[in-house]
Amino acid sequence: MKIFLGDKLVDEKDAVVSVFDHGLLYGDGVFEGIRAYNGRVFLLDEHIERLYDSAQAIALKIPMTRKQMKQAVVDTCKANEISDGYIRLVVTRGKGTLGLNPYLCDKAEVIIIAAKIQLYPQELYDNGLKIVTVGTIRNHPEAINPRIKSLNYLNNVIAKIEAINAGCMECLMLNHKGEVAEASGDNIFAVKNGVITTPPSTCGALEGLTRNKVMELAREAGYEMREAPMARYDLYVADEVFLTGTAAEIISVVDVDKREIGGGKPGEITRKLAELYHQAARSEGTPIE
Ligand SMILES: Cc1ncc(COP(=O)(O)O)c(CNc2cccc(C(=O)O)c2)c1O
Repeated sequence: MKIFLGDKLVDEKDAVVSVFDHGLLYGDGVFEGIRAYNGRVFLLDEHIERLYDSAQAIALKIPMTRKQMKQAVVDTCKANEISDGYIRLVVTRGKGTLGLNPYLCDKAEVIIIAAKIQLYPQELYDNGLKIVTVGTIRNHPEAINPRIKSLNYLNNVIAKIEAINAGCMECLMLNHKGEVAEASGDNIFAVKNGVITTPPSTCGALEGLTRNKVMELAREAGYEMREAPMARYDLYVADEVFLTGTAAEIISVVDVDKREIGGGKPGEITRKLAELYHQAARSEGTPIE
């Protein structure tokens, strides 16, 4: 496997970073999870824009232009003959001292891994997920804003641990006001009487690119698509609930805190949106050439 490291492609065995890298020592850095479908990188411009916004938000200077970064993603896919795959793009603060001071780090470290996709079991899409509300709330926006896709994922990891300990694969995280935020690694939507609602990212969620694409597809298909703060009640009484994310794509939720949703099976609007999403994913995107 070839890894893009620093400013060039290297063999996997040579892809090493310093133990003094602040991405490792402090989770100081940003990242993107991107997918390639049918020889095209999907939503590449949007992912790169969010990467640079996240970097800007933590005062991290990426030593490459957006254009160079996009090309590096495409080149890494090409070097690994990826047509359908998952790309992890990481930018750390770089090698520094054992102290916290980011200004003592030499230069941001860029890492791009393009790998075969590890799909979720088909059974989960066919039957839907059960999720549970966890006690760990989503980071307060004035602490680490959840809109920053940073390497600081302990908030999400702890939530995931609580979900698994409760016998669920995913969880519902609330924000500091007790409103619905998102899952540990996906955005959440509810459908009620044909109206589709998702929390605004200001409610403690990452502004997901799959979320945004699904909103666009829903509106184009003529559905009423709203962004509004939600309570757990709105999920409990929904006709359909689903999650969205680059890795998961669109996956039904059929049980929230032991409240059965939609008769315990994936909903019709969820299925329709998943179909529209897959059509878009396989026909749009930046060619890997
Ligand atoms: C907290 C959070 N919220 C929503 C999403 C969905 O965003 P996109 O639609 O842009 O992908 C994410 C991203 N989802 C994500 C990121 C990293 C790992 C995993 C995993 O499931 O292993 C999932 C995420 O990490």
